[in-house]
Amino acid sequence: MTTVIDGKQVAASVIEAVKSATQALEADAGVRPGLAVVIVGNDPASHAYVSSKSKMAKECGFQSVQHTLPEDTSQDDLAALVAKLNADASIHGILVQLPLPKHLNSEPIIQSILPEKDVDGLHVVNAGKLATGDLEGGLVSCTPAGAMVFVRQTHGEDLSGLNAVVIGRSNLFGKPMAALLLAANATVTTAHSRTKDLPAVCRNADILVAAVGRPEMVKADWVKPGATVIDVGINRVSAPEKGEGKSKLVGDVAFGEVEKVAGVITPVPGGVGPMTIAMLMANTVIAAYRKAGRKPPRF
Ligand SMILES: Nc1nc2c(c(=O)[nH]1)N[C@@H](CN(C=O)c1ccc(C(=O)N[C@@H](CCC(=O)O)C(=O)O)cc1)CN2
Repeated sequence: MTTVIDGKQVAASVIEAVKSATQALEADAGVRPGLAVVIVGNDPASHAYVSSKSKMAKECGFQSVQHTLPEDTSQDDLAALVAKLNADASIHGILVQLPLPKHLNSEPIIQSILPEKDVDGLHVVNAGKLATGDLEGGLVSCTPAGAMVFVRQTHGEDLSGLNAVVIGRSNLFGKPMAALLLAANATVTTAHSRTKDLPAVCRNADILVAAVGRPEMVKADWVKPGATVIDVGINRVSAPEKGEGKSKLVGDVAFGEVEKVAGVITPVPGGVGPMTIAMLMANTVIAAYRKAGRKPPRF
C-alpha cells in the first residue's frame, strides 16, 4: 500500500509546536518573535503566498509586519528597507519574497539581510553552515527543511545506506536539500538538466526528490518500486476537463502513475507546499530564541 503524505496535517502539527514555543519564549524571556515580510510588485501568486505568511505569523502569536512596495521600487530603496529591518530589534526574521521584478537584483538584497535574521536560509553564511554540516548554528531554507520533515518521518534520523536523488540544483531548494540528505548520511546524487540518462539515475533512488519546475516529468518507470517520492514542483497547467479556460496545479511527478509504484509519495497541492510556510514560522521562532540567548527547540 502506498502512503500519500498529508502535508497540510504535518504542517499543522509544526504550527502547533511553533505556537507553544512562542508562548514559552514570551513567558520565559518576555520576547515576542517578529517577522517582516517584504513584497515588491504585483505578481498575484507572490501576493497570495505573502498574505498567507503574514496571516500565519499572526496566528502563531508573532509581531507580523508586511511591507508592500510598488513594481517600480529601486534597488536602493529596497536595500534601505532591508537595512532598516536589520537595525530593528523587534524584528527577528526578514523575508524578501521571490521572484523580485526583473529590474531588481535579488542576490545583493538577500546577502544584505543579517544572517541571524535570514529566515529564508539563503544568506551565504547560512548556506555555508549547512554545506559544512552545521545544522544547529544557522537557518535552513524553508522548503527543503519541510521536505526533510517528511523524510525523517518515513526513514528516521539516519539515512545510512539509502540512495537519495535530488533533481534540481537551485539555491532555494536543490542544493540545501542535497546538503540536508548528506548530513543525515544518505548517499546523494544531485541531477539536473545536463545529467545523462536521468531516468536511470532516478531508478537508483530510495528517496527521490523532484524540483525542476517541469509538469509531471517524473514517470512511473523512473521510480524504484517502494521508493519515497517527494514532489516539490508547483506547476499551473490548463485543465480543459474542468471547463474552458480552467487550470490546475500539478507537480513535477506524474502522480497518478507514480503512486502505483512508490512506497511513499507527496501530492501537489497539499504536500511540500504547506510545509514552506510552517518552516518559515519555525525559523522565525528559532531566530527569536537565539536572540534571547535561549536554546531553540527542534522542529
Ligand atoms: N523568499 C521566498 N520566496 C519564495 C519561496 C520561499 O521559500 N522564499 N518559495 C516559493 C513560494 N512559496 C513561498 O514563498 C510557497 C509556494 C507554495 C506554497 C503552497 O502552500 N502551495 C500549495 C498550493 C497553493 C496554491 O493553490 O496555489 C500546495 O502546494 O499545496 C506555499 C508557499 C517561491 N518564492
